Amino acid sequence: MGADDGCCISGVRPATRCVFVVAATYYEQLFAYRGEVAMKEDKSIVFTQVEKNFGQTNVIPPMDLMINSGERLVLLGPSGCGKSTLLRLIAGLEQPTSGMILMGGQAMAGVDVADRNVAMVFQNYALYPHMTVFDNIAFSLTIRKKKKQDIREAVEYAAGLVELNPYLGRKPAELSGGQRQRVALARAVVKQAPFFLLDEPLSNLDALLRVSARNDLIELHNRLKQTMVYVTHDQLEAMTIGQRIAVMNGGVIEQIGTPEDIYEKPKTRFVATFIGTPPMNMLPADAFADRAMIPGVAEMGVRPEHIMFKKLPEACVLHGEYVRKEYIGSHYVHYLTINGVTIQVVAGTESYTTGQKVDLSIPPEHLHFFDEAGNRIEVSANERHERLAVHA
Ligand SMILES: Nc1ncnc2c1ncn2[C@@H]1O[C@H](COP(=O)(O)OP(=O)(O)OP(=O)(O)O)[C@@H](O)[C@H]1O
Repeated sequence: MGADDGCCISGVRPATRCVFVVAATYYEQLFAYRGEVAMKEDKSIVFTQVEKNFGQTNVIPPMDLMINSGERLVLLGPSGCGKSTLLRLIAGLEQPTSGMILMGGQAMAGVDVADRNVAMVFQNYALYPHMTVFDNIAFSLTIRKKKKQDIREAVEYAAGLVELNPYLGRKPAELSGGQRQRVALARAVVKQAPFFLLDEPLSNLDALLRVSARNDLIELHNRLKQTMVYVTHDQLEAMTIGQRIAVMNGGVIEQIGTPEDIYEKPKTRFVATFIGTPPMNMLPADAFADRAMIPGVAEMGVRPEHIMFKKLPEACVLHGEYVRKEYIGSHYVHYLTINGVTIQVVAGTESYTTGQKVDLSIPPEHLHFFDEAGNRIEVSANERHERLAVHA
């Protein structure tokens, strides 16, 4: 899909912006008064030793995962790490090679996609090419044999929210990428499903629209309380949408936790360096040359905003060589080298020149420690202070 598709929706921003919020009201009006909301109580999704192979290739090694009823969980990871496969397993579009998936307490083995009670928005929209926009949006209601008049009302309302009413008679091939994405959103919104699965649904929207659509999506979820599983490789999207984030790498969930847990206490080197812009700086274990190393520590991590240009008392001290700075509006990103390793420091303006020797301080509590295998090591405040800090 084209990266420029966002431009084709510039004329419909206000309506699209409030789609999720209004959709919630719409849901309440259309279904609640008919007594049809009756969302299932248990909307949890449980993976027990779920494994997925494609032929000889193991894409997801045996995985245990508990997605709580009604939570917003984001699957985050680099391209090819298995996020979409995991989502497709929940949707029933793929079958596990082994293991068991429970949804709402029921085993899903042999349960068809249509019977899983999921609403889906996929990156490639997965629209039915032979159907009109109207029929695509109406599909879930048609197969549930809703009354024709109710279907028409529901479709026209949802289409109105995303300004698709003029296109109801068209086929997907006659729409732009952004318009197709809006059909996919409208189609998910009309479906009253306890499980809401989204695979990079905002990828075709421009940057501004993404932010507001994100907020509206959260608003929608707060009202409807479906179990939402949202796939993205955009960490900012993950941090803002996820109540919990599962960070994936090579088919494995390396860490699952709140955005704060993931940012402040990364369990592995991979998580530490994947989350954060600029990313966490990694320093060799002997970076504080004149101080003792901590046994078992192979690398130390420090976030760019936790390195200070001023000399702090009782801090860890680095001797760097200044390279250059970048202005990014709210602050500067400064580049320095420490024994040949480039680090980034987020700070205000600093008037150093290229090649200048600079002393930097890091409060010991802001250091992260990793072993040879890249796993986090906990080091007590006392030990950090005693071994690494420069004492006055
Ligand atoms: N049907 C398939 N047959 C064979 N291999 C597949 C199939 N579907 C996915 N894969 C492989 O499984 C791995 C995980 O793919 P998946 O689409 O789940 O990753 P992803 O994290 O969602 O990536 P992206 O962010 O690029 O969409 C990839 O190496 C991919 O090539």
